[in-house]
Amino acid sequence: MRIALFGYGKMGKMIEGIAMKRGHEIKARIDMGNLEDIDFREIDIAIDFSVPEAAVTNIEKALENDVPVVSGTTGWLDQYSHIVKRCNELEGAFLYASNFSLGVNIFFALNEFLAQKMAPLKQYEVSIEEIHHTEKQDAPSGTAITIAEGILENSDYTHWKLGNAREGEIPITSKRIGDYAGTHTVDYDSSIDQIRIQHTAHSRQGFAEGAVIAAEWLLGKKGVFSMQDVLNLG
Ligand SMILES: NC(=O)C1=CN([C@@H]2O[C@H](COP(=O)(O)OP(=O)(O)OC[C@H]3O[C@@H](n4cnc5c(N)ncnc54)[C@H](O)[C@@H]3O)[C@@H](O)[C@H]2O)C=CC1
Ligand SMILES: O=C(O)C1=N[C@H](C(=O)O)C[C@H](O)C1
Repeated sequence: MRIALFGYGKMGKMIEGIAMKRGHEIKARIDMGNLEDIDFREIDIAIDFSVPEAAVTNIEKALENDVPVVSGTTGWLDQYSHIVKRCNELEGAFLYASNFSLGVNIFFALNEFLAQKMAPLKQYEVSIEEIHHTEKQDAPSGTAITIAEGILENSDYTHWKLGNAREGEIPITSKRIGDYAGTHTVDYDSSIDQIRIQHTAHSRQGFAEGAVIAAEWLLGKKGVFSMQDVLNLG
C-alpha cells in the first residue's frame, strides 16, 4: 500500500517502521499541516495520528480526495458524527479506534461483560483510572472514554465525569507520569472487597501494529468501521 502519514510524531514514526517491514511504502509524511503538498492520486490510504485540532481537517481532506482513512488521534470525537456524515456522503471509507492494540480490544469486551454482571450489584461503585506519559495533550484518554461508554451501555450509570463524580456518574481519573505508554484500570469497590481489571501497554508497538493491520483491512472497503470489525470481536 502507498501510505500517507498524517502526524509524524511518536506514533507516526513507529507506524512508518512497521508498515515498511510489512512491504508498504510511505509516500507522504505530514507534520504541521502541509496538506497541500500531497498528490492524493498516488496515495492508497491515509493514517492519522496527529493532534486533536488537526484530525478533522486531515480526515476530511483525504475523504474528499477518495482516499480511505484510519484514524487513531484522540480528543476530537465531538465531531465524529460530522466525519461519519461526510464519509457516507462521499461514499468513502473511514475507521476510527481509540486504541488499536489487540489486548485493549479484548479488555473492552471484558469490561462490557463485567459491567453486565455488576449492574444489579448496587453495593459496588465503579471508577476508571488512566495513566499516560506527560506529553499527552488530551484527558481523559480516548481509551478511558471507550471503557466508560462500555459501562454506560451495560449499567444504570448515566454519564462519565473527569474528576469527582456525582450520583449516577462514572468518575475517571487521569494521571500524567513519566513515559507511561498507557495503563487503564476499572475498579468496582464495595465496603467488603474490590474487583479490578487492568490493561498495561509495555510500549506503543501494539497500537502501531494494530493501525497498520486496520489499514490493510480497510483498503478496498466502503463505509465507517471500528477495530471491532477488524478483529471480529463484536
Ligand atoms: N488510537 C490509538 O491506538 C492511539 C492513539 N494515540 C493518539 O494519537 C495521537 C498522536 O499521538 P503521538 O504520536 O504519541 O503524539 P505526538 O505528539 O508524538 O505526535 C503528533 C504529531 O502531530 C503533529 N502535528 C501537529 N499538527 C499537525 C497537523 N496539522 N497535521 C499533521 N500532523 C500534525 C505534531 O507535530 C506531532 O509530531 C494522539 O491524539 C494520541 O492520543 C496514540 C497512541 C495510540
Ligand atoms: O496518547 C497516547 O499515548 C495514547 N492515546 C490513546 C488514548 O488516548 O487512549 C491510546 C493509548 O492509550 C495511548
